[in-house]
Amino acid sequence: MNSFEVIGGKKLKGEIVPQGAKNEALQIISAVLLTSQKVTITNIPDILDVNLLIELLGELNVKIERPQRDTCIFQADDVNVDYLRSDAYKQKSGRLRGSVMLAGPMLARFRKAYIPKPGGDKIGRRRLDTHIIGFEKLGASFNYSGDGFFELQAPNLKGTYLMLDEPSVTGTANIIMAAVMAEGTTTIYNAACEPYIQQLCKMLNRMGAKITGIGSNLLNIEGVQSLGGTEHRMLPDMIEIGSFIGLAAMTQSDITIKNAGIEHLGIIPEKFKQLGIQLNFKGDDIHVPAQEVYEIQTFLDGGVLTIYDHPWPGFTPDLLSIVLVVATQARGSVLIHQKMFESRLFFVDKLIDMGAQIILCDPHRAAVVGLGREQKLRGIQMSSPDIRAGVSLLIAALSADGKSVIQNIEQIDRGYQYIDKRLQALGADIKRI
Ligand SMILES: CC(=O)N[C@H]1[C@@H](OP(=O)(O)OP(=O)(O)OC[C@H]2O[C@@H](n3ccc(=O)[nH]c3=O)[C@H](O)[C@@H]2O)O[C@H](CO)[C@@H](O)[C@@H]1O
Ligand SMILES: C=C(OP(=O)(O)O)C(=O)O
Repeated sequence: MNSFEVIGGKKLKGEIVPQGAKNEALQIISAVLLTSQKVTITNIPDILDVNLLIELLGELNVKIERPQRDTCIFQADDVNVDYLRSDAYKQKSGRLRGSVMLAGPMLARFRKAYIPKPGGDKIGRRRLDTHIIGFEKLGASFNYSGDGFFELQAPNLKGTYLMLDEPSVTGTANIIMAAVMAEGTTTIYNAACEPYIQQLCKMLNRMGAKITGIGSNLLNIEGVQSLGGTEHRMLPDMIEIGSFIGLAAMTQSDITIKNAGIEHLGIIPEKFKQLGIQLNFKGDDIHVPAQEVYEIQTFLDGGVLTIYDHPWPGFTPDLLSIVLVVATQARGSVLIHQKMFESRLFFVDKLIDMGAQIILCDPHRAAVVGLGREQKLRGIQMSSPDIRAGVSLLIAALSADGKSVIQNIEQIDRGYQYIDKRLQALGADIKRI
């Protein structure tokens, strides 16, 4: 198990380019199974989860050329469907959440799919009901073997009207991919509509699918006979961008985030501005100037600000841990309300050990009383519980007095490409030990 050793307190400076989006990559790379023709994908992040999914495709006998580290050409013209029943698949796919999205394309193209218990962050219950019920409504039948393994059969997928129980992101992606080659028309209401789902739909349309309503929560999909090849480029990773904004504010650094894809960031910049962080937009770059103090806004009536997650276009739950850590050095107070996941806030114990003033009200809510830089956090030894808490602890460590050691950094490597090297380039004192 690797660790990061960080000597905190250094102000950083420079430019950083966000990686291609992790959660988009997991959808897009799954979609290559929908055609026997070549699909070229660029701006692929070089991170554990995405590399694992690419390996899984290779083991399914998909041909993969990697002319550059960030580019893959996939061709799924001789897929070994039986691999999905193997123990090797069960084990490997259990290491990431994204593997669940192989099911939709497999059903669409090969009429069967196997879903083992997916991996990903242990951040509370993560049910698959939306996926399975969606497949069932399209005509699939399933067998549940009791150990988290679903076997799905769909000799004949038929378009229908689906009202999703919740706008699950991977659930929506899965159902879209199952429906593109179903007979007739599928309507999905209460669909997730974040930029990565939009990207998936646009790519599928380029492959020959007929999807309308892209960007809304009401999608209409007219089934087609087959799909063809295409090229696709991943958007910049909005969670990484939010993490870099938080990093700059917390460490009083002057950082420019290059080519940030600002039009796809939705409400994210606004939430950081509510914490008092200054953001300058220059073309598609975001400049975060070094700020002595940032002050949390109140609501219009003077009430304490609450920041909470909500399906897109609401604020993503994946940035709440970052917002929380940044608030610890702000002037003012904020209530962080993590509505979607019940086990994502426990990492605040470590921030409290570092000297932050936080009251964990219950598993979903934490009140942060900002220190306003009157007192620095102290470096400590800690372990990264999940990907975003891990980066939040890293940001805390970079701002703290003295040395911190962060263990279990595989969690961070799941989603942040070469993070130690990229931070070193900004002047951070961080090393992998
Ligand atoms: C690989 C991938 O893309 N992972 C992302 C995806 O996971 P994933 O697709 O697994 O997450 P879901 O959208 O299914 O839902 C996440 C959790 O939120 C709950 N929920 C969801 C919608 C809702 O309206 N109310 C509600 O409470 C669900 O019950 C579940 O516990 O979306 C999550 C929510 O943006 C992100 O945190 C994950 O990073
Ligand atoms: C929760 C996340 O990832 P996953 O769904 O892959 O566990 C995340 O990216 O913050």
